Amino acid sequence: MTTLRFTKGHGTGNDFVLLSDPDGALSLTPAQRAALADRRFGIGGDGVIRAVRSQHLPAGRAVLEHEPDAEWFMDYTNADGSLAEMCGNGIRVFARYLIEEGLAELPPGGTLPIATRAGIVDVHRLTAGFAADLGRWRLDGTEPLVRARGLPVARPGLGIDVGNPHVVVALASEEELEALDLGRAPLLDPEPEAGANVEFVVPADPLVVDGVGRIRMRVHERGSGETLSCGTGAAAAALAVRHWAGAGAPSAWQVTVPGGVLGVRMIPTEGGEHVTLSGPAELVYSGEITL
Ligand SMILES: N[C@@H](CCC[C@H](N)C(=O)O)C(=O)O
Repeated sequence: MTTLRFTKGHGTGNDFVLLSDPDGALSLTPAQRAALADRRFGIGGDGVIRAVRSQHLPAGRAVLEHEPDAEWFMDYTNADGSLAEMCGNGIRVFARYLIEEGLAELPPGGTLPIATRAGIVDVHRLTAGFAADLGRWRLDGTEPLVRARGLPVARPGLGIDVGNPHVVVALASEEELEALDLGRAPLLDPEPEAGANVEFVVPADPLVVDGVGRIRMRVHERGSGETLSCGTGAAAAALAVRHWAGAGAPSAWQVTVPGGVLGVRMIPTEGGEHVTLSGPAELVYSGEITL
């Protein structure tokens, strides 16, 4: 039997079980991770995040070759125990956790590079909350048809990669968004081989206020089901709506999700456009669990 110390945290209601494993000594099976995330028989969470020094994982060592300061690796798994490349809400909560555990220093205004399966992610500490540079994004070239319970007809989605895979679907009204039943995974045709997180979005009226675009979103996450928020999903949703809106659309977006509000910005860089995500990160409680 193994006793683990854990901390529970969330970003806009997207909640995580956080574990500290600096030396990479903890080997958790997907079933054990799913048991930790189980809301009835375990602690409960949309994902499990292990803090491990990058040098102890092959994916972490690959990041260290480009960014020797990325001491910490965010080892993220979904609620069903499956691996995911990135988590936009998770990385802010992870930064807060490293700071509170005394594993990293990040004063307001400072930047902490964190290694992930999607590569390096720079996290900036804001006066309240954090902003993460999710790096280059891309249209993945797919436009699958999406069927979901509560949606009368199939709608076209837009495939977007922001380090992990997303399909964004535009809905006509708030009523349509509310009528969705995301208790079952939406069906995608064709189904992406690696699966996808599916975001349903509705523009606010008016769409743009003071130069900031505004949308509402619900999400069904790969490996976790419907969640109150998805940070990478918010970024993908803002990118999709800007794409559909065409020239002149804003590069700053406010995305309202059931668990709160997230900020998304598109920032031109020499190497191509980056997308950043900002929002809160809270630690709620800590405890011990025996597996
Ligand atoms: N909730 C996360 C995304 C977590 C991973 C996702 N379910 C996947 O499998 O890609 C976020 O805030 O980005």
